[in-house]
Amino acid sequence: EWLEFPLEWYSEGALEVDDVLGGSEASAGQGGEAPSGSNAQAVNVEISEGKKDEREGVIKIPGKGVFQTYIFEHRRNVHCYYDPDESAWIKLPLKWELKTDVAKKLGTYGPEVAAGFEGALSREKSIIMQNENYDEMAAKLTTAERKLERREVRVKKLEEENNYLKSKIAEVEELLATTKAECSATIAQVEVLQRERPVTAKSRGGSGGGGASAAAAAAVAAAAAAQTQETISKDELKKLYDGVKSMHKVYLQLVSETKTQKEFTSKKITELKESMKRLKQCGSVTEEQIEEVRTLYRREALQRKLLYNQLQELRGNIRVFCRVRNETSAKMSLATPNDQDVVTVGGNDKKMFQFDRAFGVNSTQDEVYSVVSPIITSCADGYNVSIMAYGQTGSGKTYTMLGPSPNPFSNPGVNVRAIQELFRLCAERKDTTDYTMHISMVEIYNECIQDLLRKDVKQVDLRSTGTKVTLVDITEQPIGKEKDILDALDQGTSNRKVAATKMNSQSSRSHLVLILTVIGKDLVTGTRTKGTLTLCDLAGSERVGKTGATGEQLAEAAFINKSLTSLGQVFAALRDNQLHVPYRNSKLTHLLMPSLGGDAK
Ligand SMILES: Nc1ncnc2c1ncn2[C@@H]1O[C@H](COP(=O)(O)OP(=O)(O)OP(=O)(O)O)[C@@H](O)[C@H]1O
Repeated sequence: EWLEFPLEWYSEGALEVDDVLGGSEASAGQGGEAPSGSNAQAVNVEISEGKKDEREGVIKIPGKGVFQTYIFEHRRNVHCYYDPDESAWIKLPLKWELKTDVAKKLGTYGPEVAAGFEGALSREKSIIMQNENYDEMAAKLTTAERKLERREVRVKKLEEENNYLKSKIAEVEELLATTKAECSATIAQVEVLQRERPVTAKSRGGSGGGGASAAAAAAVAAAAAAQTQETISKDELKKLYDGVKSMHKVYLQLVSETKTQKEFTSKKITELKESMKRLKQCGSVTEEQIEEVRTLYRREALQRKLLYNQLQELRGNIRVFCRVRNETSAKMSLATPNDQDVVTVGGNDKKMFQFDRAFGVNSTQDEVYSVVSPIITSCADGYNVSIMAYGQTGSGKTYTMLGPSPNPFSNPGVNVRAIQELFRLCAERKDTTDYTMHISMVEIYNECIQDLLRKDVKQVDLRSTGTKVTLVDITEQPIGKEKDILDALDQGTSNRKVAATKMNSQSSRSHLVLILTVIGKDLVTGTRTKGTLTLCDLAGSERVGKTGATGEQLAEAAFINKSLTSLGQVFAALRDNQLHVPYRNSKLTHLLMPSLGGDAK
């Protein structure tokens, strides 16, 4: 356990680091020697003069003395020193740590890990990353988020209160305005009456003597106000006067109430503003914490990808499986004694071939797919993956890749299942990654590449720059749901048939290549990945001599042979780690180049 560095020590003066490092003061320091007490033993560190390693340092704290420091192994660069007064190890602040050479060196660890993935991390971030542990960060983040939630609720409440008060003020102001208007009308009325009173009194004095009473005058005035030419009684005038007086009282009361309400509201607004300010500060702290967790997440995500890739590489970047076709009419010439070996039993000599996995005649589409499914994850992770079916005409390549004829989707093969798996993965990762997918479909016939997703099947050129190979103007159909794949496969297959008829050939005399591009955008880090899944149903591999083909068929067979031989040469070169891999010997291998070499699967 370490104690945190007390903040008040900062105010006692700057920490002197460089001056005392390695200086004589270190040994003469007041608290310099690491104690042999239980604390020191607990962390199993010996610090003594003469035995310096790069994890040792010296710190001079004004007012405290000179101390030796040490960086502990199990927390890569937490600098600590033993304070005899506290009888404890004190963790030095990160700002100080960053000044030391060893911390600078350790600080480069993060960028190394992240190199080529997310740009360089700042040294400070990287050090924080190494000091903090993921769970602690997550707990901190949760606490900060809860705080933020509570503050948001409080702000909402204050806003509601504020709105209520505003409406109250509006009501009171309206009432005030009405009362004011009524008061002014009444006052005007009274003034009119008072102006007319002497005239009325005079006229009454003329007829009934000079001692006219005030009550009579008021009555006359009231009568005049009523514009009925009738006289107004003193009582009525008094009533009127009292009414005005009480109204004035109400008016004053309302004014004071409004004033109180206004004061209350402005106090609440100030409170609200302060809350908002605090919330903003709290928001920036949370942002920082989120950024730290994001950094950790990046590292975790990268590590997961690297580990998964390592696992796939350990299983083999190139894997070969054999499926023996279920054929009852012909004499069986192949047997699968176990799940790795295939024995040819036709003819006189038996031969045994070994594969990564061999499937017997009763194998299902699902079983076959299960061995290739793990590499689909690699494609979603941004690697290039290719799956191809190779074999003689009629050996079951199309059945395995697409499905049974004429209704392949009744028991779909590797193609559809692989794309479905990609959809599943994308849906599973939707909270962290946004995926988009495109599909292209081409066939290679007599060394010409045809775009099968265009209405007017068109020949396309292959262009390569460095290790990048592109098909110029190829149709790329976006796919977002299962129906899109079926539609694209349907369109491509029927176009292939039409093209084959035009060329007076058979569709199985060409290589069918399905290219699925998967682009992923990490929603947390913004990192983009691009993986391709290439699915090939190769043309039949029979030898020209055996088929007895002539003329155009011979030329066709020669092209197929050439490309399949090139494919064999490429695999041989990759297996032997040769410097030169002859990708450009055929259109097929050239097109597949990004999906065969490097870290492709
Ligand atoms: N494992 C299997 N189970 C049942 N039927 C199969 C199996 N494999 C192939 N078939 C059937 O055998 C026939 C030939 O298979 P498919 O067309 O797949 O061979 P292919 O190797 O693609 O031939 P091509 O080179 O001519 O395209 C088809 O009718 C197919 O449905």
